[in-house]
Amino acid sequence: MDLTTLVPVAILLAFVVIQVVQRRRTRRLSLPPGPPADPLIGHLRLMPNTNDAAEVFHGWAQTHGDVMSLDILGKRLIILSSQEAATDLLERRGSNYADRPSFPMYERIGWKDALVFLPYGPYFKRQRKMIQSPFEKDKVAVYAHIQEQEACVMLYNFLNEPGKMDRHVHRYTTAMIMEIAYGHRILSEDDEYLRMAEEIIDILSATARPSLLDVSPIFDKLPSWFPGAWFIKYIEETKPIVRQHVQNPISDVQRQLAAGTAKSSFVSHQLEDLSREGQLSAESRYDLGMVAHMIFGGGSETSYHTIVIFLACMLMNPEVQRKGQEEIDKITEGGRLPDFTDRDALPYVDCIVKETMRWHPVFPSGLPHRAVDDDEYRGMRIPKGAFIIANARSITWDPRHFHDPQSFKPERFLPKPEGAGEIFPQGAVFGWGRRICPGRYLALDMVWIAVARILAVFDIQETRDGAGNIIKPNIEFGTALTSYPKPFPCDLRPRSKKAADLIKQGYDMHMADVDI
Ligand code: HEM
Repeated sequence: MDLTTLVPVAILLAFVVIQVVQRRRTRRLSLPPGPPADPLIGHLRLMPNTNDAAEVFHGWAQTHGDVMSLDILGKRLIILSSQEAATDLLERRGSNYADRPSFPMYERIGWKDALVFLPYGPYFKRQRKMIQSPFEKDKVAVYAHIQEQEACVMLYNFLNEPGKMDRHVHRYTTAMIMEIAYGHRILSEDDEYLRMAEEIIDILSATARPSLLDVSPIFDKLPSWFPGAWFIKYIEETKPIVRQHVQNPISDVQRQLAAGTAKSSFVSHQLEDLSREGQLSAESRYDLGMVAHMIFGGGSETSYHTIVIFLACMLMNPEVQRKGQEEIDKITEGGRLPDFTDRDALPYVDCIVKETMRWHPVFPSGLPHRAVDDDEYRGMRIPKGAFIIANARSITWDPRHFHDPQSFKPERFLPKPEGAGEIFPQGAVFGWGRRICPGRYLALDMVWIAVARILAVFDIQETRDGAGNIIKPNIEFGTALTSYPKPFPCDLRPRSKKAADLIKQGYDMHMADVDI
């Protein structure tokens, strides 16, 4: 063997030896600490339900530290409870933690190829590239007019039907996402796309409940009459619905493109690109369907719940509401609605958005990642295949980074000396490393315009009973895939006659181009 062959072979051998030694060493290390476990079933008995998980993990972290480990019937969960640990692993060593665990129920009803559930690999990268580019920071401004328009519709709906606050916010985020993704404008309450969004919410909340499939995939062979096998029938019934929701909007846009009536949208652009490059096939059309469905799946519920959390926060913190309104009034003088061009002049409103997201992240325990390979961290072993949970609740309540963390204080994000100069916990809100939310800039815009416009024209107040007594709202949270406030009484009252006129004018202006 001559020198030119020997050197690369030696390097390769050395690399293999180092890997083997490292792996053996890592295997000898102990796992991160955790609460005492039962034999065989590990921490199964201790596991909190999805509603309480983030807070229970946060409590455990006070005793066991910011890197904990749990064993659920042989599955290893690593809970990261600090910004530092989450950044070290999920960002600095991102390639080892970009994988996802499997979600058996979601996969079986038809979301196996949905980006958010995909394992890390070439197929993931292909889908991720498709969604990432159109929603980059400097590109999302093209959606501003859709957001301003739909915000006007939401304000108008609040004015006309104040008792249906929740529904109007849901319609706002759904309408916006459907127009951005498919160019479809929602104009009526019985719109097919709105119905589709409602069906997806029902599916998400039904499938959030644990099933035997979480224990082992072999249970999907059970007969549907078997006790506890409710999911067999549910999967069978739900699969065709999910398939339709993925495929039908793509067919609609294809038909519109052929007829020359398609509106500019994520899907219309992608279909045109694929056709131009000769890449339009059943496979690429399927992938596009999945990615577009993820814009809806990722963007609608999350933003909807964030805006409802904002309303709850305003109800509980009237002085913050007043400060936000004062800042807006100084810019608009009450004579117009704020728009995106005002954003730089409204730093406190920006902080209200950030504080809403920090105070109650819609994924309080994040979305799990999975370790691709064995790893060593602070002298502890992170085993290959472990589920990695960055507990957003602990990170956003960390008193080392946020003073008085459980209070709602937007000024914490203002630079010193006006504020505390604290840093927005982007990871806890939008995720980490290679799986970070690709829609985060759009999300911040969608929530910002809603917040700015609601504050400009409405007072968010407690309701009163028949005798005129204030009804103190009790804000409770529920969790499906995302966490949301359960319905609470809230009175949205126009701040003045002028404010009500602005709402009507905004609505008329945005409906002027609609052919009915
Ligand atoms: C307030 C609104 C939003 C919040 C709080 C939010 C938060 C998150 C979080 C925490 C993740 C998981 C990241 C991780 O695994 O580390 C995620 C993933 C994702 N989000 Fe968002 N998101 C929002 C809006 C949006 C929007 C508007 C879109 C649409 C463009 C979107 C699309 C997605 C997708 C496709 C994923 C999966 C990414 C992957 O697995 O690689 N999200 N989001």
